[in-house]
Amino acid sequence: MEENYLINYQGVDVCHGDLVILHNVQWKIAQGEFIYLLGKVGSGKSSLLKTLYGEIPVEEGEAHIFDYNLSRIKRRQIPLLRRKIGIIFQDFQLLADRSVYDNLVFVLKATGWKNKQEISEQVLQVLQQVGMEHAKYKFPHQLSGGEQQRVVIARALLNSPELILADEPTGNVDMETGEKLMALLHEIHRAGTTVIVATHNVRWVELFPGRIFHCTTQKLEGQKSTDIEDESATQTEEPSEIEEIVPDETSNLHSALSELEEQAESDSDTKPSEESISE
Ligand SMILES: Nc1ncnc2c1ncn2[C@@H]1O[C@H](COP(=O)(O)OP(=O)(O)OP(=O)(O)O)[C@@H](O)[C@H]1O
Repeated sequence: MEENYLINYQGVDVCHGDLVILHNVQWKIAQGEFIYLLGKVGSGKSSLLKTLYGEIPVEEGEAHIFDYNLSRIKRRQIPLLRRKIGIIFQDFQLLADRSVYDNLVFVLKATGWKNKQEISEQVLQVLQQVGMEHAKYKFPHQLSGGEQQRVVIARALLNSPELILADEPTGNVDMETGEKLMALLHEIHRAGTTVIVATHNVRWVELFPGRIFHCTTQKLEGQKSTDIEDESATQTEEPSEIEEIVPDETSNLHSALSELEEQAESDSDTKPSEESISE
Protein backbone atom coordinates (compact mmCIF):
# COMPACT_ATOMS: atom_id res chain seq x y z
CA MET A 1 0.00 0.00 0.00
CA GLU A 2 1.22 3.44 -0.93
CA GLU A 3 1.02 4.76 2.61
CA ASN A 4 3.47 2.15 3.82
CA TYR A 5 6.34 3.66 1.92
CA LEU A 6 8.74 5.92 3.71
CA ILE A 7 9.61 7.45 0.36
CA ASN A 8 7.33 7.44 -2.64
CA TYR A 9 8.30 9.25 -5.83
CA GLN A 10 6.01 9.17 -8.84
CA GLY A 11 7.14 10.77 -12.06
CA VAL A 12 9.54 13.14 -10.35
CA ASP A 13 11.98 15.28 -12.29
CA VAL A 14 15.12 16.22 -10.40
CA CYS A 15 16.37 19.52 -11.76
CA HIS A 16 18.92 22.19 -11.27
CA GLY A 17 17.09 25.19 -12.58
CA ASP A 18 16.08 24.35 -16.10
CA LEU A 19 18.46 21.42 -16.30
CA VAL A 20 16.77 18.06 -15.77
CA ILE A 21 19.19 15.73 -14.03
CA LEU A 22 16.86 12.79 -13.53
CA HIS A 23 13.63 12.46 -15.41
CA ASN A 24 10.47 10.71 -14.36
CA VAL A 25 11.83 9.08 -11.22
CA GLN A 26 9.71 6.30 -9.79
CA TRP A 27 11.13 5.45 -6.40
CA LYS A 28 9.60 3.70 -3.46
CA ILE A 29 11.40 2.86 -0.27
CA ALA A 30 9.86 1.01 2.61
CA GLN A 31 10.77 1.62 6.21
CA GLY A 32 13.79 -0.31 7.40
CA GLU A 33 15.39 -0.90 4.01
CA PHE A 34 19.06 -0.61 3.20
CA ILE A 35 19.32 1.10 -0.15
CA TYR A 36 22.18 1.71 -2.53
CA LEU A 37 22.07 4.54 -4.99
CA LEU A 38 24.68 3.77 -7.62
CA GLY A 39 25.80 5.73 -10.61
CA LYS A 40 28.82 7.35 -12.08
CA VAL A 41 30.04 10.84 -11.41
CA GLY A 42 27.47 13.48 -12.15
CA SER A 43 24.65 11.02 -12.68
CA GLY A 44 22.44 12.69 -10.11
CA LYS A 45 22.78 10.63 -6.93
CA SER A 46 23.39 13.64 -4.74
CA SER A 47 20.74 15.67 -6.46
CA LEU A 48 18.19 12.96 -5.82
CA LEU A 49 19.18 12.84 -2.15
CA LYS A 50 18.91 16.60 -1.97
CA THR A 51 15.28 16.44 -3.01
CA LEU A 52 14.64 14.20 -0.02
CA TYR A 53 15.62 16.84 2.47
CA GLY A 54 14.21 19.78 0.63
CA GLU A 55 17.41 21.28 -0.64
CA ILE A 56 16.26 20.82 -4.22
CA PRO A 57 12.56 21.52 -4.67
CA VAL A 58 10.36 19.03 -6.47
CA GLU A 59 8.48 20.84 -9.18
CA GLU A 60 7.46 17.98 -11.41
CA GLY A 61 5.80 14.80 -10.20
CA GLU A 62 4.67 13.64 -6.79
CA ALA A 63 7.24 13.10 -4.07
CA HIS A 64 6.38 11.95 -0.57
CA ILE A 65 8.66 11.33 2.36
CA PHE A 66 7.29 10.50 5.80
CA ASP A 67 4.10 12.55 5.91
CA TYR A 68 5.46 15.31 3.75
CA ASN A 69 4.54 16.05 0.19
CA LEU A 70 7.77 17.48 -1.19
CA SER A 71 6.09 19.21 -4.07
CA ARG A 72 3.97 21.19 -1.65
CA ILE A 73 6.14 21.39 1.41
CA LYS A 74 6.30 24.78 3.07
CA ARG A 75 9.58 26.44 3.83
CA ARG A 76 8.95 26.39 7.55
CA GLN A 77 8.32 22.64 7.45
CA ILE A 78 11.73 21.84 6.00
CA PRO A 79 13.67 22.01 9.28
CA LEU A 80 11.12 19.66 10.81
CA LEU A 81 11.56 17.26 7.92
CA ARG A 82 15.33 17.45 8.28
CA ARG A 83 15.22 16.54 11.92
CA LYS A 84 13.87 13.18 10.91
CA ILE A 85 16.83 12.61 8.63
CA GLY A 86 20.46 12.03 9.56
CA ILE A 87 22.80 13.18 6.82
CA ILE A 88 26.35 11.99 6.27
CA PHE A 89 28.71 13.30 3.61
CA GLN A 90 32.08 12.10 2.49
CA ASP A 91 33.91 15.09 3.89
CA PHE A 92 33.51 15.12 7.57
CA GLN A 93 32.66 18.68 8.41
CA LEU A 94 33.10 18.59 12.11
CA LEU A 95 33.55 22.00 13.66
CA ALA A 96 37.31 22.27 14.07
CA ASP A 97 37.27 24.61 17.03
CA ARG A 98 35.60 22.28 19.49
CA SER A 99 35.83 18.78 20.84
CA VAL A 100 33.88 15.79 19.62
CA TYR A 101 31.61 16.14 22.63
CA ASP A 102 30.97 19.83 21.96
CA ASN A 103 30.37 19.18 18.28
CA LEU A 104 27.52 16.90 19.22
CA VAL A 105 26.21 19.14 21.99
CA PHE A 106 26.09 21.96 19.47
CA VAL A 107 23.79 20.02 17.18
CA LEU A 108 21.49 18.93 19.98
CA LYS A 109 21.15 22.44 21.30
CA ALA A 110 20.62 23.80 17.82
CA THR A 111 17.77 21.36 17.40
CA GLY A 112 16.02 22.37 20.59
CA TRP A 113 17.45 20.15 23.33
CA LYS A 114 17.72 21.99 26.64
CA ASN A 115 18.20 19.58 29.50
CA LYS A 116 21.91 19.27 30.20
CA GLN A 117 21.75 15.77 31.54
CA GLU A 118 19.66 14.51 28.65
CA ILE A 119 22.04 16.16 26.23
CA SER A 120 25.02 14.56 27.90
CA GLU A 121 23.39 11.14 27.95
CA GLN A 122 22.37 11.35 24.32
CA VAL A 123 25.85 12.41 23.21
CA LEU A 124 27.43 9.54 25.10
CA GLN A 125 24.87 7.10 23.78
CA VAL A 126 25.56 7.90 20.11
CA LEU A 127 29.31 7.93 20.69
CA GLN A 128 29.03 4.48 22.19
CA GLN A 129 26.96 3.37 19.26
CA VAL A 130 29.79 4.22 16.87
CA GLY A 131 32.57 3.10 19.21
CA MET A 132 33.99 6.57 19.81
CA GLU A 133 33.17 7.30 23.43
CA HIS A 134 36.86 7.24 24.31
CA ALA A 135 37.46 10.24 22.02
CA LYS A 136 34.87 12.62 23.33
CA TYR A 137 37.33 15.25 24.49
CA LYS A 138 39.48 15.09 21.38
CA PHE A 139 39.39 17.71 18.69
CA PRO A 140 38.67 16.70 15.10
CA HIS A 141 42.27 17.24 13.99
CA GLN A 142 43.35 14.68 16.59
CA LEU A 143 41.27 11.98 14.90
CA SER A 144 41.89 9.89 11.81
CA GLY A 145 39.58 10.27 8.82
CA GLY A 146 37.73 7.11 9.75
CA GLU A 147 37.33 8.25 13.34
CA GLN A 148 36.05 11.61 12.21
CA GLN A 149 33.55 9.92 9.98
CA ARG A 150 32.39 7.79 12.92
CA VAL A 151 31.73 10.96 14.84
CA VAL A 152 29.83 12.31 11.85
CA ILE A 153 27.71 9.17 11.87
CA ALA A 154 27.16 9.68 15.59
CA ARG A 155 26.12 13.24 14.86
CA ALA A 156 23.64 11.99 12.28
CA LEU A 157 22.15 9.68 14.91
CA LEU A 158 21.65 12.35 17.55
CA ASN A 159 18.00 12.99 16.93
CA SER A 160 17.16 9.32 16.41
CA PRO A 161 16.36 9.80 12.75
CA GLU A 162 14.06 7.45 10.90
CA LEU A 163 16.21 7.80 7.82
CA ILE A 164 19.95 8.07 7.28
CA LEU A 165 21.26 9.48 4.02
CA ALA A 166 24.91 8.77 3.41
CA ASP A 167 26.42 10.43 0.35
CA GLU A 168 29.74 8.81 -0.51
CA PRO A 169 30.36 8.21 3.19
CA THR A 170 33.59 6.35 2.47
CA GLY A 171 34.89 8.68 -0.21
CA ASN A 172 37.67 10.11 1.90
CA VAL A 173 38.95 7.03 3.66
CA ASP A 174 40.91 3.97 2.68
CA MET A 175 39.20 0.72 1.76
CA GLU A 176 39.64 -0.97 5.12
CA THR A 177 38.31 2.03 7.03
CA GLY A 178 35.52 2.38 4.52
CA GLU A 179 34.52 -1.20 5.10
CA LYS A 180 34.25 -0.60 8.83
CA LEU A 181 32.15 2.49 8.24
CA MET A 182 29.87 0.57 5.92
CA ALA A 183 29.59 -2.19 8.50
CA LEU A 184 28.53 0.43 11.00
CA LEU A 185 25.88 1.83 8.68
CA HIS A 186 24.61 -1.67 8.03
CA GLU A 187 24.44 -2.29 11.75
CA ILE A 188 22.41 0.88 12.19
CA HIS A 189 20.08 -0.41 9.50
CA ARG A 190 19.74 -3.75 11.25
CA ALA A 191 18.73 -1.91 14.39
CA GLY A 192 15.74 -0.57 12.44
CA THR A 193 16.74 2.63 10.68
CA THR A 194 16.23 3.09 6.96
CA VAL A 195 19.57 3.83 5.32
CA ILE A 196 20.30 5.12 1.83
CA VAL A 197 23.90 5.08 0.66
CA ALA A 198 24.89 6.90 -2.51
CA THR A 199 28.15 5.53 -3.79
CA HIS A 200 30.07 4.56 -6.87
CA ASN A 201 31.75 1.77 -4.95
CA VAL A 202 30.05 -1.46 -5.96
CA ARG A 203 32.23 -3.42 -3.58
CA TRP A 204 30.00 -2.38 -0.72
CA VAL A 205 27.06 -3.99 -2.42
CA GLU A 206 28.80 -7.33 -2.34
CA LEU A 207 29.79 -7.03 1.28
CA PHE A 208 26.66 -5.47 2.73
CA PRO A 209 23.47 -6.49 1.01
CA GLY A 210 20.91 -3.90 0.12
CA ARG A 211 18.48 -3.02 -2.60
CA ILE A 212 20.10 -1.29 -5.50
CA PHE A 213 19.06 1.65 -7.60
CA HIS A 214 21.05 3.08 -10.47
CA CYS A 215 21.15 6.59 -11.80
CA THR A 216 21.83 7.16 -15.46
CA THR A 217 24.18 9.70 -16.84
CA GLN A 218 21.70 11.11 -19.31
CA LYS A 219 21.79 14.80 -18.85
CA LEU A 220 18.27 15.71 -19.59
CA GLU A 221 16.16 12.63 -19.64
CA GLY A 222 16.10 8.89 -19.89
CA GLN A 223 16.75 8.03 -16.35
CA LYS A 224 14.39 6.15 -14.15
CA SER A 225 15.55 4.34 -11.08
CA THR A 226 14.72 0.68 -11.05
CA ASP A 227 11.51 0.48 -9.15
CA ILE A 228 10.81 -1.79 -6.27
CA GLU A 229 8.99 -5.04 -6.50
CA ASP A 230 5.60 -3.51 -6.10
CA GLU A 231 2.78 -5.65 -7.31
CA SER A 232 0.34 -2.83 -6.91
CA ALA A 233 2.40 -0.32 -8.86
CA THR A 234 0.34 1.51 -11.37
CA GLN A 235 2.88 3.62 -13.15
CA THR A 236 3.41 2.78 -16.76
CA GLU A 237 6.98 3.94 -17.24
CA GLU A 238 9.36 1.08 -17.47
CA PRO A 239 12.48 1.42 -15.35
CA SER A 240 15.90 1.83 -16.82
CA GLU A 241 19.29 1.47 -15.31
CA ILE A 242 22.96 1.84 -16.04
CA GLU A 243 25.82 -0.48 -15.48
CA GLU A 244 28.71 1.90 -15.75
CA ILE A 245 30.21 2.76 -12.40
CA VAL A 246 33.46 4.66 -12.30
CA PRO A 247 35.60 5.61 -9.34
CA ASP A 248 35.52 9.14 -8.17
CA GLU A 249 36.50 10.88 -5.01
CA THR A 250 35.43 14.34 -5.95
CA SER A 251 31.90 14.59 -4.78
CA ASN A 252 31.00 18.10 -3.87
CA LEU A 253 27.97 17.75 -1.72
CA HIS A 254 28.61 19.35 1.53
CA SER A 255 26.79 22.63 1.54
CA ALA A 256 23.90 21.06 3.34
CA LEU A 257 25.30 20.63 6.81
CA SER A 258 25.75 24.32 7.31
CA GLU A 259 22.36 24.82 5.75
CA LEU A 260 20.91 22.23 8.07
CA GLU A 261 22.29 24.07 11.02
CA GLU A 262 21.11 27.39 9.69
CA GLN A 263 17.70 25.98 9.03
CA ALA A 264 17.53 24.41 12.44
CA GLU A 265 18.56 27.62 14.09
CA SER A 266 16.28 29.88 12.14
CA ASP A 267 13.38 27.50 12.54
CA SER A 268 13.54 26.92 16.21
CA ASP A 269 11.80 29.31 18.54
CA THR A 270 13.83 27.73 21.27
CA LYS A 271 17.04 28.26 19.40
CA PRO A 272 19.98 28.73 21.71
CA SER A 273 22.51 31.40 21.00
CA GLU A 274 26.11 30.50 20.33
CA GLU A 275 26.90 31.86 23.79
CA SER A 276 24.41 29.65 25.53
CA ILE A 277 25.84 26.68 23.71
CA SER A 278 29.17 27.11 25.35
CA GLU A 279 29.20 25.49 28.70
N1 LIG B 1 23.96 23.45 -7.96
C1 LIG B 1 23.99 22.95 -9.18
N2 LIG B 1 23.61 23.70 -10.24
C2 LIG B 1 23.63 23.21 -11.48
N3 LIG B 1 23.98 21.95 -11.79
C3 LIG B 1 24.37 21.16 -10.78
C4 LIG B 1 24.39 21.62 -9.44
N4 LIG B 1 24.83 20.60 -8.65
C5 LIG B 1 25.05 19.56 -9.47
N5 LIG B 1 24.78 19.89 -10.74
C6 LIG B 1 24.89 19.02 -11.92
O1 LIG B 1 23.94 17.99 -11.75
C7 LIG B 1 24.46 16.77 -12.23
C8 LIG B 1 24.31 15.72 -11.15
O2 LIG B 1 25.15 16.06 -10.08
P1 LIG B 1 25.16 15.21 -8.76
O3 LIG B 1 26.10 15.86 -7.83
O4 LIG B 1 23.76 15.00 -8.32
O5 LIG B 1 25.73 13.83 -9.29
P2 LIG B 1 26.34 12.62 -8.48
O6 LIG B 1 25.87 11.38 -9.13
O7 LIG B 1 26.03 12.77 -7.04
O8 LIG B 1 27.86 12.81 -8.74
P3 LIG B 1 29.10 12.59 -7.75
O9 LIG B 1 29.31 11.14 -7.66
O10 LIG B 1 30.20 13.34 -8.41
O11 LIG B 1 28.71 13.22 -6.45
C9 LIG B 1 25.89 17.03 -12.65
O12 LIG B 1 25.91 17.19 -14.05
C10 LIG B 1 26.23 18.32 -11.97
O13 LIG B 1 27.14 19.06 -12.73
